[in-house]
Amino acid sequence: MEGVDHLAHERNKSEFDVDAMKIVWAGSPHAFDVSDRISKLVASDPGFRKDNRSTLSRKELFKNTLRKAAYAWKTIVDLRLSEEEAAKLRFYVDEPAFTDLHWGMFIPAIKGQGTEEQQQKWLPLAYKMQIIGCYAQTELGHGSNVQGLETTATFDPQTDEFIIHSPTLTSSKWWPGGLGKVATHAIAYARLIVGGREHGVNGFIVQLRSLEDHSPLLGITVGDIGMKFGNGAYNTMDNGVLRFDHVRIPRNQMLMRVSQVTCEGKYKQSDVPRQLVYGTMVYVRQTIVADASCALSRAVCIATRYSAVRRQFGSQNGGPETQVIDYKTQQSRLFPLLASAYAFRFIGEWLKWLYADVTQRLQANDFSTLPEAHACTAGLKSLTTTATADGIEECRKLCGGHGYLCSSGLPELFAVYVPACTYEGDNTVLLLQVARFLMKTVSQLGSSKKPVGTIAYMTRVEHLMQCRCGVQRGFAELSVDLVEAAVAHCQLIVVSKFIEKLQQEIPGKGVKQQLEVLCNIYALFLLHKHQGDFLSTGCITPKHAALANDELRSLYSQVRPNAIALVDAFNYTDHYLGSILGCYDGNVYPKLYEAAWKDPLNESVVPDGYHQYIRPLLKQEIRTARL
Ligand SMILES: CCCCCCCCCCCCCCCCCCCCC/C=C/C(=O)SCCNC(=O)CCNC(=O)[C@H](O)C(C)(C)COP(=O)(O)OP(=O)(O)OC[C@H]1O[C@@H](n2cnc3c(N)ncnc32)[C@H](O)[C@@H]1OP(=O)(O)O
Ligand SMILES: Cc1cc2nc3c(=O)[nH]c(=O)nc-3n(C[C@H](O)[C@H](O)[C@H](O)COP(=O)(O)OP(=O)(O)OC[C@H]3O[C@@H](n4cnc5c(N)ncnc54)[C@H](O)[C@@H]3O)c2cc1C
Repeated sequence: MEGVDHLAHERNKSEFDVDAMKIVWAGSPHAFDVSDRISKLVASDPGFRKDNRSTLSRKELFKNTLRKAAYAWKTIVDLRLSEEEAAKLRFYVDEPAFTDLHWGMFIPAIKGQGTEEQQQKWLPLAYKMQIIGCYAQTELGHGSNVQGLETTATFDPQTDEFIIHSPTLTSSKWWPGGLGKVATHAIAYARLIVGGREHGVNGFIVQLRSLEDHSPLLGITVGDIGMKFGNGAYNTMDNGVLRFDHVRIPRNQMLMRVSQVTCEGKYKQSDVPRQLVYGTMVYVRQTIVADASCALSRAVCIATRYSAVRRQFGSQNGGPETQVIDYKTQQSRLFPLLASAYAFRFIGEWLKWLYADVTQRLQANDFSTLPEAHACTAGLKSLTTTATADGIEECRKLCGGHGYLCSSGLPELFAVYVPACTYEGDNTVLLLQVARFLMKTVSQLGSSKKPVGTIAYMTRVEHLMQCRCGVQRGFAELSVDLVEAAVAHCQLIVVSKFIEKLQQEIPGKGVKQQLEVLCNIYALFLLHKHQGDFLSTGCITPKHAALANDELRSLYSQVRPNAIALVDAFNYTDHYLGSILGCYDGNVYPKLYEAAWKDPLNESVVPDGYHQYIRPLLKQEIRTARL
């Protein structure tokens, strides 16, 4: 029945203060207040409804996204929301849109790679959304290999301009979000050519469309690249294709914090690492780690609540069947994902600190932690997105057949989330960057340069020094093993930062104890999953492995009575979850049944096409094959 909490019996089992855990999950009382307030604002505003997305055509879907983005922006302006509140609004609006790339990449690129003068000119226009930007780096022929990009930017000293050109089909910009139909400007990455000499890939601000009638400017060919994975999903985003035909831009539209070109045509490289040109990607990678905990926690919330509602088998003397959450197999699949959601939350908090710290150091021209920041953002982006994409799919399977319904919210969540394993850097390519960083560290063992920070533990691998000459053997030849080592390195960071989190003051009855259980589940599940490696390297004995497995089972039993409360702590509204299986009151079956009849296919009892195709079949009016 409506209004009845079908999960009340589960909530009454909780052994900790859920409200205190909500604060831990949000990060602070202030962050919880903002998040709670904005999530309810979005959930209560029909302008942000999203339950009809799967029934819209691509053009209807996209127009609806434009409407929502404009409505969100109006809400932000009318309510005078802060940037923190606006970011939360965008999060709870929960729809990939051009604004993500405008705010998440175009503006950060100007802030990170533009000079003070360029920032003063372009940022006010961007903040007021008087221009809409995108980040145009990837091309049809190159994405991972940035140094392989083919778009050219040739300096013309006669006119003090750059000529931006797409020399080949494969140099067409391909994938940039917001580019296809909306962006008026792009940060376009191109090979800088001055006086016939190449100077690597740099960023250029290029206007694409008229600010009067939105038509593409002279020399610009631009459009959408077409439908993507899933029906609704990421098709709310206009990922685009863009070609330049000798487009001229003023010299001062090359982002010049890293490199400069003077009006005399002299190329200068600042005394900052060239890799700062990649800075925007590093920024987004650290936001993606925080996003991973959000996406995974959402799927886990749905699967946990439904696992407590669903009963199957085990009825004794006509009594109720067994809740599937009580099956050890269900717990062994679900609870490590619950632990991962919390682990990724805390590693996301730490990575945000690391990124802020490296940014502050860069302002003082201290580049000492840039390599570690690159390795951590690349590796943790790879690890958390792979685990989250796999975890969302596992949550769908944990919900049985009903997990495959759009009304479960899981298919759409998966379809929207999975490109995170590719964008902002293919996950394997990024792990190879971590492997390169680890190998460079090994090569420096024994020198005066001592490993610190997240690689400090490597001083304890002195034995690698003896075989150092061995590890010089082809990096490519060893890349599969090196990628595994990179994952292990990142997992060590995740576990270490979870443990560090538990050493902080954590208020609330039973809260720290619950987090300790989740931390131990995360670590022991890894040990169980990779026990072959631990055993073959002599890190543990078979007895240790058996003890670990026993402890893991015990920990699952400790989590069981608190599972619903642990997902309640995410404080997600039913609107944001978008899932009948995950609804707060657990009143699943009536809602599933009601939702079915709302499908457009049920608008008529007799389906379109019956008279044309089915009736002739049934009436044998079509000659039947000899069966
Ligand atoms: C609704 C309305 C609301 C409106 C209001 C809202 C208000 C606020 C809202 C805020 C919203 C924010 C939302 C944010 C959401 C964002 C969503 C994002 C969606 C996804 C979009 C996707 C974008 C993209 O995909 S962009 C393109 C990404 N592409 C890549 O990642 C390419 C990957 N490849 C590379 O990075 C390079 O090619 C690389 C590193 C693989 C190789 O580079 P290389 O130049 O060849 O270098 P290499 O020789 O390997 O190494 C040399 C040297 O350099 C070091 N190195 C490499 N990279 C870096 C780096 N990045 N930083 C530092 N150092 C680096 C490397 O380690 C080597 O060092 P040494 O070994 O010491 O020599
Ligand atoms: C939804 C979505 C949104 C995007 N938004 C943007 C955007 O806004 N702006 C933008 O510029 N780009 C964007 N991209 C593009 C994205 O950044 C690239 O697709 C991504 O960087 C991967 O590059 P690629 O497509 O060239 O993959 P490839 O590198 O071609 O990968 C193909 C395969 O080759 C493997 N591989 C490649 N190099 C190596 C190597 N050295 N060693 C071993 N294996 C290797 C990869 O692991 C992968 O398995 C977006 C992509 C998607 C899917």
